[in-house]
Amino acid sequence: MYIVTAEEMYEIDRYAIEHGGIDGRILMENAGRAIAERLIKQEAGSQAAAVIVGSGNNGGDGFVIARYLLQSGFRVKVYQLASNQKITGDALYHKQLFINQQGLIEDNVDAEMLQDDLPNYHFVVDAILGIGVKGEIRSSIRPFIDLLNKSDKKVISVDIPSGLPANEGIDKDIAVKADFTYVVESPKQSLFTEWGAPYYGEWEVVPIGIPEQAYSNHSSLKRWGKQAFVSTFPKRDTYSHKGSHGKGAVIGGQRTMPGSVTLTASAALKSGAGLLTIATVEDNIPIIASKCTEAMYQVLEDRDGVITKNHTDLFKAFDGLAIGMGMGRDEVTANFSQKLIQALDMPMVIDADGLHHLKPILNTVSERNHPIIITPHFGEMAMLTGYTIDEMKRKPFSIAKEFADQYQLYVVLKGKFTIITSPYGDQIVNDTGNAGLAKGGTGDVLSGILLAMIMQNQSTMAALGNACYIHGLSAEMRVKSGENTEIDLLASDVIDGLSNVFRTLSDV
Ligand SMILES: NC(=O)C1=CN([C@@H]2O[C@H](COP(=O)(O)OP(=O)(O)OC[C@H]3O[C@@H](n4cnc5c(N)ncnc54)[C@H](O)[C@@H]3O)[C@@H](O)[C@H]2O)[C@@H](O)CC1
Ligand SMILES: [K+]
Repeated sequence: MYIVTAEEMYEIDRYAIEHGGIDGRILMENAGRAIAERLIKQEAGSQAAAVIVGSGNNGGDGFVIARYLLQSGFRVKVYQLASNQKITGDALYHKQLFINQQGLIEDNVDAEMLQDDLPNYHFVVDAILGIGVKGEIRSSIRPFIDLLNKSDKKVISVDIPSGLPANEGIDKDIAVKADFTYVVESPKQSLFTEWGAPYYGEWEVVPIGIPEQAYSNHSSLKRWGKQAFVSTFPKRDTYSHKGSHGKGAVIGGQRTMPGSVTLTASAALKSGAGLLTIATVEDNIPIIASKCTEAMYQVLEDRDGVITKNHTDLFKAFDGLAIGMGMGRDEVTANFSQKLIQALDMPMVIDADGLHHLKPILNTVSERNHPIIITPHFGEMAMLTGYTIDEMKRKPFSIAKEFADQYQLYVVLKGKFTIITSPYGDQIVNDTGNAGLAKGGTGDVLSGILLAMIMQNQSTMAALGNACYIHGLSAEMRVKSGENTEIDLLASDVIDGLSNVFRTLSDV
């Protein structure tokens, strides 16, 4: 499923109209009808609805919805915030159809009047502003947004909660806090940002008949989901052997942090890696071996438990590496991982302390045959890029894209919405997961799953999308099944949950 900016949505609409020959009025009809059909089911117990419309095409969708609600027996009134002259084009066409069916419209509404009327309705449809909103919300509109946010009526927004920008990087002004949003055709970027998502409430995308080819060249951002996993995750060949599924190494774990590499290695094995070696300090090995019996070991030299060095040649024969978990930031350790990263051109996942080691040598890693995948959370990404965390949160998509392009890396920017970016500008969002994942160790688990996935036979973007998808899904399923709550979910539970995830996904 594609995710779009406002500009991309307009281009896609234009393409469908110009090349597909679809009339804009039909797209509006499709949008309004699809939303009304769902609303009629969703609000089956109610009898009365207020539809609040602005002067643009979002309001036009509102007129279509009002007509279908009226036809199916709802008591409906449209509250038109603008004067009659302001309603033009496709919206005017659909306004007229509503009038032809004896639909009631109150024009030039003032907020006090609407406030007095609201108790008469069971729910409110918000079609005031869509993706055409620009700049500060005008004073004529603000009181209505305020009113909806203060009222106890259920508010259902059309396309986007009115007032909320579609794109990242725009300062949010006042916006409707919807209970439910019917997103028209494609989710907009703000739905997958921490600042925007809470305004949408629950949401569903309604298709309006735009052909798939309208999206090519007009959107490079996709939401990863079950369908994407099922169509890209390779089936295990009956005649395969352990060498067919990747021989990986996890490099890290100074003496005070044996748990991190254990989690990464266990997660990699549980996600299908064929052979797994843990390279860590000697003292850690008995501790780790008691938890992860399937791994092999490579001793890293240490001084008082701090990793000092090893021969990079020892890691030449692997198919993929995960570096940095629990590794520590001592200068001598950093020198070792920098040497390793520079000497070996093979797929590698760099996480945690490894990201700090990587920073000074970023300029040296862009010319490679095999991908480097970095997995920062917002704080680590701020450290790498020099942006503040607030700036990162404001425009995570473009900052990740800029960084991936500059250093020719794959970036897995971890958060409530994990944004995966390729050096070529493609992006994927993963939104599986829950608050239980906000805990130490879950990042180590993700690195292990990523390592396993990049050693299977699938494209790098699919591997990264699939890894993030199952990591979050495991957390969700552990909580849904009652095995854990979001409070007691541990990183190791996420690993245990992978069996159920694979079983469920292979049944699809
Ligand atoms: N072909 C299309 O483009 C389709 C568009 N659709 C709907 O149309 C919407 C986009 O329509 P429009 O481009 O007409 O834009 P909108 O309806 O989102 O908004 C435009 C109106 O909002 C006003 N406005 C803009 N910024 C404002 C601000 N800061 N304060 C107060 N008022 C402001 C403008 O004066 C204009 O009247 C979508 O969100 C979707 O709901 C759907 O009908 C499907 C097809
Ligand atoms: K809206």
